[in-house]
Amino acid sequence: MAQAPFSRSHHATNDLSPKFDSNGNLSNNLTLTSPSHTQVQSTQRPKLEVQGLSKSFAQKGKTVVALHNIDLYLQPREFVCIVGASGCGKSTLLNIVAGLVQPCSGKVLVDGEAVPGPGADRGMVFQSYTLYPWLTVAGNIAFGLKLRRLPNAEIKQRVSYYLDVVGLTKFAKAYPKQLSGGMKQRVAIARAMANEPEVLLMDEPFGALDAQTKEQMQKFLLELWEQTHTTILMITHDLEEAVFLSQRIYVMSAHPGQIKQEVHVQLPAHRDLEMKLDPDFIQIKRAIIHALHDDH
Ligand SMILES: Nc1ncnc2c1ncn2[C@@H]1O[C@H](COP(=O)(O)OP(=O)(O)OP(=O)(O)O)[C@@H](O)[C@H]1O
Repeated sequence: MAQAPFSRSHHATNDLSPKFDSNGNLSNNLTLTSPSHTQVQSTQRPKLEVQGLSKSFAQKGKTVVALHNIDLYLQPREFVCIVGASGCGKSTLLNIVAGLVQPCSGKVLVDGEAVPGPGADRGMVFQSYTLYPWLTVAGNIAFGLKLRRLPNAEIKQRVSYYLDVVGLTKFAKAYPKQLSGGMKQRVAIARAMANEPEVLLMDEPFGALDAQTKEQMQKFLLELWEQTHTTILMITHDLEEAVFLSQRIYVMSAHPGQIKQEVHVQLPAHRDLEMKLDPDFIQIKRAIIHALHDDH
């Protein structure tokens, strides 16, 4: 993969291995914490913070509380996943962080500053392919950069760099309809990353892909994250995907949508697909399943 000309400073990751007691239960090394403990515990300023976020919708004359008093944070360069049952408010939460939906109360901060709406500091990748069909791959990646009126030379340099990063240089002049699902998502990721966001927000980015392509994309995303030092907040239904990719996982409960538990995934920082078969990996996945099924 190419060296990032725009990459940010690297922050070391915690690569402690999980420890289990004699019954196979997680001991304190894989920390499961209740919402009251989700405040920032480090002296480092978080890259992203969500404070006291609540959101209700009017539905058929009734009020549906989609999110209630959500607090979360991401440290710089952290990869964090949010999991939870369908309808628990994951997409609403991500859309509020992206500035696409206004909360009823609470705020979103990037580098300590409250953000009032959408901004180039938060890049978004959706599950459905949101590429512009009339633009080439290169044109799609350049789109946001042109909107921001970046100098042409810089646009060219970034497009070329991110085409290389996602391994699609040969497809620069292809149109979305000529690409596979995985390739389309790589373009969507390149397009979001070309803006050099402070945080990359991903809503089920691999949800529409077949199992094999999905695994390739997980590996690709992990390599990309290792190379570019991007801070990533991702929603997924796939618990294995969450454990494989992230350093922390927020488990949400529904009605109303709340953060129920925070799981620190203390697996080695550098991971390969084989790790999914590792007993430690499976144990962490099991802990999340229990957290999801425990309604109390
Ligand atoms: N624009 C809207 N108007 C009314 N209700 C909404 C709106 N958006 C979301 N909701 C409601 O808010 C709740 C949370 O929805 P949301 O889509 O955020 O959940 P989710 O966890 O992302 O679900 P899924 O995993 O199925 O995508 C649901 O009850 C949903 O019906």
